[in-house]
Amino acid sequence: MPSSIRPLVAGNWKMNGLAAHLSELQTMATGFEDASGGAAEALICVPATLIDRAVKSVAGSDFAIGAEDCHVEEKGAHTGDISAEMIADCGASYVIVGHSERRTNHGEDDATVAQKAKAGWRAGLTAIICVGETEAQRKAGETLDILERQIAGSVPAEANAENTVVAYEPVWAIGTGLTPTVEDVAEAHTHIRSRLVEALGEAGQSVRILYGGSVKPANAAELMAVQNVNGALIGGASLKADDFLGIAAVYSG
Ligand SMILES: O=C[C@H](O)COP(=O)(O)O
Repeated sequence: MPSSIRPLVAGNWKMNGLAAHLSELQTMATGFEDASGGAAEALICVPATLIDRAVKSVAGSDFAIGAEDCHVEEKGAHTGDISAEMIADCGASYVIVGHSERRTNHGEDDATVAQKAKAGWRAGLTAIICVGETEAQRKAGETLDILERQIAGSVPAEANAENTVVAYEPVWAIGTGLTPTVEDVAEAHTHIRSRLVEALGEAGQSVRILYGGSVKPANAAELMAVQNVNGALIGGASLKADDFLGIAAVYSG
């Protein structure tokens, strides 16, 4: 991992958050630079209903706002869906694609995820492409094969450090309080790094690879210290400013 990679501390609010929750976001935006010692970038991905107001809430700070999904098309007869252009129009700069909850609950496959990443790029967004094995796949010893297949199918060939972030999220670690060992995280991230370099050439060296799955202030230091872990994708702990800033503090030195 080139040491020049700037870590990204990213939150994913999932289907949580009403307008009243924006005060928490403002606290995060105000406190992030101090908490991280200026050594990391910050992002919160919010439900579509909050994107516009979240962008306004953090105006004047370096705090980025993202969406949690997008449709592959720019516009059209897709009731209830939201295009990447609509997300960008609200002032967001990132979009998560291929989160395991989308893959499972909405049947999204690798090809769809790759199309969504390209849709995000089309609108000028950075795509956070999620990959990760299920508990059954891990128990069957298939983790590295699954990651290889997901990287090959979900990360388009034009990906680079500016337009793409990859997030490794073991499905069984999401929202469970369970985390892989640091050795397992190192093995998965090293594998993802080598697959990215194989697929993208030199560009694959500097694409950020986030770890996600039950990241909390108490375990963030050891997880974020693992080689090829370039930040975190945080679910539950991104809903509270104290927790989010507590995780950011691992970068303060
Ligand atoms: O996108 C975030 C992840 O699914 C992790 O969620 P969690 O931190 O609640 O386990």
